[in-house]
Amino acid sequence: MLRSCTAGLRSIWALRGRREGAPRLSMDLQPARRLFSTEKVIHKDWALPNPSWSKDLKLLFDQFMKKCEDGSWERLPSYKRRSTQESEDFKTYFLDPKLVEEERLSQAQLFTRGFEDGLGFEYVIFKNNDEKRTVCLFQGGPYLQGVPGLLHGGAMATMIDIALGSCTGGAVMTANLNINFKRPVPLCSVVVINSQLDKLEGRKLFLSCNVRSVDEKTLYSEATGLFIKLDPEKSST
Ligand SMILES: CCCCCCCCCCCCCC(=O)SCCNC(=O)CCNC(=O)[C@H](O)C(C)(C)COP(=O)(O)OP(=O)(O)OC[C@H]1O[C@@H](n2cnc3c(N)ncnc32)[C@H](O)[C@@H]1OP(=O)(O)O
Repeated sequence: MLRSCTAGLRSIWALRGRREGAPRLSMDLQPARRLFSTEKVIHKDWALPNPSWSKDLKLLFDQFMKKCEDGSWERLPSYKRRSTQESEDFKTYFLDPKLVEEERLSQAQLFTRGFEDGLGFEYVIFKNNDEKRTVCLFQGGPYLQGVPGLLHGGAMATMIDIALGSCTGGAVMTANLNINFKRPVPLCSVVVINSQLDKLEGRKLFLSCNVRSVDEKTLYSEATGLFIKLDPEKSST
């Protein structure tokens, strides 16, 4: 597996920055062009196939895209930055200007989307609104290694948090995340995270998920999460 990962890493390096339509940033670009390129990267939807996606990931993606045709499922787009509206919504809860300088905030990016193609978190989430559940297809790249050849548990926890969060809506925060890691996840493999909203109790959303291999034979993790809808009357800081 390590050997195949090394080969994967080599081909990933060969593909660096070649996500279809992705601008290449280099130091010799003129400032105006650099700014334009950066804008394109920020507004790009990253939950779409790129050359680093394995056959398994592409196949599952195509299957779920078919399910989207009758409107029962939808693919959730994913950006490096939250929309201006979403950011404004969250800002109302974090009013203290000393907390994060505005300038720093303008550089902020969703950290799962901060890696080059194939090296970090490659994922797409599909949502079934009627059934209050989502399916996240996730391929963890070589920069997410923990124990040699295996995905870091923190990387898995991050994806579980995002997958559970995708079953919620509006301004929520993770209050509790409980994960049972049952089997280690091979680096560069594809896993499927099935998440659902189990119960809504006032501002509390109780969610659960499982993480399985593509053939569904291996159960890697099970998790539950408590998310809290933020109270507009309270500042969280
Ligand atoms: C397109 C979209 C796709 C999705 C992708 C998204 C991408 C981004 C994804 C990024 C994802 C990033 C995600 C992240 O990284 S979120 C970052 C990690 N999370 C935090 O930093 C949260 C820190 N905590 C807080 O801010 C507050 O504690 C919150 C806001 C959570 C609640 O403070 P608030 O003052 O508002 O509420 P309350 O204290 O009155 O409590 C209310 C009720 O809740 C119950 N309670 C509270 N805590 C717990 C607990 N631990 N276990 C059990 N119960 C708990 C409490 O008993 C009470 O119950 P009841 O008495 O009413 O019965």
